[in-house]
Amino acid sequence: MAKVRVYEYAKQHNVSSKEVVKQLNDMGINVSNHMTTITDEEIAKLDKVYQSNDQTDQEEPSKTDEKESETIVDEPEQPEKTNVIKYTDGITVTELAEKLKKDTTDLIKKLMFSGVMANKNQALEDEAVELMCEEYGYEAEKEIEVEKTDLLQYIEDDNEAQLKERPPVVTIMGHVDHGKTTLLDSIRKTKVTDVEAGGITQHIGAYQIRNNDKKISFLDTPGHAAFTSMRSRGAQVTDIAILVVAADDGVMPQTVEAINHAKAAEVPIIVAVNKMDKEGANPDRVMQELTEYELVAEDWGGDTIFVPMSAIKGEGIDDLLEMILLVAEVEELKANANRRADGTVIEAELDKGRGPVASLLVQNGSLKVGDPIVVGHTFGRVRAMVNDLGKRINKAGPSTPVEITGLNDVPQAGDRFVVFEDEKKARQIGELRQQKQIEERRGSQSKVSLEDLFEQIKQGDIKDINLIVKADVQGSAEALAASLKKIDVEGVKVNIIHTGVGAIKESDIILASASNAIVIGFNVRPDNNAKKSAEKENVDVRLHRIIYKAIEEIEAAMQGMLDPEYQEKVIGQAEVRETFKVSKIGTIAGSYVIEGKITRDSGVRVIRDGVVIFEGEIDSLKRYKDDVKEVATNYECGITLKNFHDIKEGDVFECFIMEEIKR
Ligand SMILES: Nc1nc2c(ncn2[C@@H]2O[C@H](COP(=O)(O)OP(=O)(O)OP(=O)(O)O)[C@@H](O)[C@H]2O)c(=O)[nH]1
Repeated sequence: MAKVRVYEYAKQHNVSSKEVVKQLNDMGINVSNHMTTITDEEIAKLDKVYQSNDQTDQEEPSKTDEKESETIVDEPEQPEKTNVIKYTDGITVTELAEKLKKDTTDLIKKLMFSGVMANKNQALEDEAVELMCEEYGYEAEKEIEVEKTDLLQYIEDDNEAQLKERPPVVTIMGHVDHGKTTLLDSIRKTKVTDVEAGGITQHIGAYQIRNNDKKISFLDTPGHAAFTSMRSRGAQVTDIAILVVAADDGVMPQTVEAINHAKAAEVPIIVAVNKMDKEGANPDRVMQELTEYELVAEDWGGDTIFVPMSAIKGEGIDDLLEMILLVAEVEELKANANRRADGTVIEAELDKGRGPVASLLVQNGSLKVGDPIVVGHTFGRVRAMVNDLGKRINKAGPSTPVEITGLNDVPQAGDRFVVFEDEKKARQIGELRQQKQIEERRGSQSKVSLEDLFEQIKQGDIKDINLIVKADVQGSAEALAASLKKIDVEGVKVNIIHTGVGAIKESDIILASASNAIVIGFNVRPDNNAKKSAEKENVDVRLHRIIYKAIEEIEAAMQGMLDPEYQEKVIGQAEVRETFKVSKIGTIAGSYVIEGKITRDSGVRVIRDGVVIFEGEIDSLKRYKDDVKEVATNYECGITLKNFHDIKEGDVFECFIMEEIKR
């Protein structure tokens, strides 16, 4: 006769598996769980205990159940995957009955026996689900519902009627030394202290001022890198960007970067023409130069506001503030102060005494002390709250920066936060998000890459392709950008969101990550930080030496015809430490392998200050006097190149091979 498992016996006799296991163990029969098979002899012993139950038991196992048990019984004992019932939070009685292939009424009855009164639409607690699964011989396994971990769905809906004007949030950007910090300090000094006399300004990453009864919030970290790194985390905090341009210096590379970062985020720009007090100040030149970037002054027929000023002397600040409020009015910035708060982390740190401390910008609703809150992948209750003057407050409305304590861990700048109605829910979501973060760190995020571009276009996921072009000289960058813009495959447009000269920098990668862009380097290389960041952020960086190849590659990728066969692989880098001129041989580069290895048959590029100045082949590779095939990391060697002798100390040799791609 076929063997029977504990759960089958338990079911036939309408008792729980747990009880049968206990009973058997009490009888000195060693069984571990509900899946253990029991012998006829053991069944006979059990029958003595449960016989009476049988007589009152009206429930007969159905035909299909019998069949099921027959198929299982012949197999050796093992925890069967098919016996696992997966469920998610909030599963109802009906849903569980379906999974168990049982009648809902049977399940309700069973629940009642176990002391759980539930109707068919009622959500079950984890314990009840586990108990019922066990009763029917299954193992319950709770799954995390991915959609449930998305914080944005818990933001309270806005009631149109309750929307009221809110203060604008402003970021100050511009080239190095054009006066961003001076401007921030100057605004704070003139506006904060005269309103809140006696307050000690705290650095909490942002501050708020009052100008003729209207408030404005300023983010304290100037520069576009911080701005975009927040955006790359999905946070849009800034409503208005102030572009500071020194009147004596004009438009500089980082001015252009700042413009592109602001434009990519679709944030309106106000130009502050600073250092007007200086002798060489030439505001007309600034205006002229900015027309190239579609920032045309109103006097010149455009709609960009230019404010001449001197941050150091405090001149023009009132005008600037007035203009900010004007733009804010046009933008119709609104929020509802009468609902649960949501917003973004500006900065966060672990304080020795106070635990995790986070500066938050409330973007909508009002944040109150005691609120249960999920912040990024952390959660807690707002224990104490201070404003930018270090004053304790109990409530903070829209666009207000505050510093809070009470979180279980330190969140990251750019993380979103949402207030929940009850603490239990906040904890649950917070924990789910923590788990999800761990899982996500294992897998990689999906960013656009040339390899899957065609797929994404086909599926309609992509309508525009965003590119960032960096090149060795301005002319190449412009030429390449212009040609790339002309590519049009099936109506998919190429957007050049930024072009620049010089090595690919971390800020380029951050911009690419935030805008889902691909970076194209023409005769330039990413520096080390950029490399690391590209790897971390999964940004596709394509390096080229020939313009038409770069264009061809993008075009081919858009058509799904990217040549898949060979791919270049960098195998190592050597730094030139010394050079020797030898009349017949040319220049020998006394080098040190700083990464990977150098092989004699690899291709080589000479990189000087992040720019590729030569690409060719290695002529000879020597250790002392001997020719060698390869040299490993941390070893010195002598290298000569074919047809290139203009080698200088500090040059980097990048060695590469062509590798077949296995698909
Ligand atoms: N004459 C004059 N000098 C100014 C003015 N604004 C700033 N400066 C000076 O310019 C220099 C740079 O100013 P910062 O405010 O540090 O410039 P920044 O843009 O914040 O510079 P980074 O933080 O390096 O990006 C300082 O020496 C300031 O004193 C101004 O309106 N007039």
